[in-house]
Amino acid sequence: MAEYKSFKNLKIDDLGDFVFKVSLNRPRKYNALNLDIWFEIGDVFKKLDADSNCRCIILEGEGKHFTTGLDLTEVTGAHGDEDVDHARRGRRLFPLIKKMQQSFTEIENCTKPVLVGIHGYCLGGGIDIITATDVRVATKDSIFSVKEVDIGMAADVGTLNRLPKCVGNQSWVKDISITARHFGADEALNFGLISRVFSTREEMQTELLKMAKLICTKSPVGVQGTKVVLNYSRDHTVQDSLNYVATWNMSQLFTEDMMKAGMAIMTKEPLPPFSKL
Ligand SMILES: CC/C=C\C=C\CC(=O)SCCNC(=O)CCNC(=O)[C@H](O)C(C)(C)COP(=O)(O)OP(=O)(O)OC[C@H]1O[C@@H](n2cnc3c(N)ncnc32)[C@H](O)[C@@H]1OP(=O)(O)O
Repeated sequence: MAEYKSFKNLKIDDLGDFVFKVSLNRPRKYNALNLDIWFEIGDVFKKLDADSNCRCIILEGEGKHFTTGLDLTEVTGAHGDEDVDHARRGRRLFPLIKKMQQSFTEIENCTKPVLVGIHGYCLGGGIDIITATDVRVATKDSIFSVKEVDIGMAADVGTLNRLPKCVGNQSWVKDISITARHFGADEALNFGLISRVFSTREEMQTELLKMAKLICTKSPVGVQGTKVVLNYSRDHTVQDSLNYVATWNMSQLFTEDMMKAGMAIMTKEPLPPFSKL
């Protein structure tokens, strides 16, 4: 755990049984995303991906809200660089945007399933984050907004790229992205952005932990392979993804996990523990 103590804006908890919790931890600022927390998010998901003691991650926000998005105090007056023309300014901005994108892409690239529990506000950058996760649930008081238009920009760190793949209704995607209007948990559920709504945060936390623990009892070869292949399928043709899974399973079939799991089913015994991966 020592390696997780260095994060200043994130709280990392080892909840046991291979479950880790990552909490955005700037509650007094409603978990507004300054650049420090932004890059810590990328770092922690890279670390957890490599950590064989972790098989599933719960992501939450400390305090009253999940996050109110980009820390606006960091952008006010940030056009800076007045000494150079817009071409030169742009060349400096490009790598920053790419780095910010990459940080949330680490959530998607992490082979361990990431379950996000949303409560209160989930604005702007918050939608960038949650669309990179695997399972999204929320409390009934949650308020969502693809807020970027309201601050005069097109969302550029994932929402416009991933949201259309998370939900089936492209009219709704454009509605919420262009109007930046607030919408609640019931609407998010209705259109498939989230998969469950809970009355209270406590209930949500209990259920997320239960789901995470269930996932962690399963073969990590099976679980992580499933995430990797589903992510690949989302971005490729059926034929390409059939080839991909065949190639993936050339090295991932007939493992000790498969033998143990198959034996447990045949003998109607509980699943045995699986080796670390
Ligand atoms: C390259 C670009 C990449 C990414 C871009 C992402 C774009 C976005 O994320 S767009 C979304 C930006 N966020 C917002 O527009 C929300 C701003 N906040 C608010 O409108 C309000 O805080 C509120 C969410 C409506 C809540 O209002 P209220 O309940 O009255 O609380 P406050 O007193 O306003 O807030 C408490 C405290 O938190 C600070 N804070 C909240 N959100 C932010 C934020 N996004 N950035 C910076 N600071 C924030 C607020 O200033 C207060 O701090 P104090 O020190 O107590 O004053």
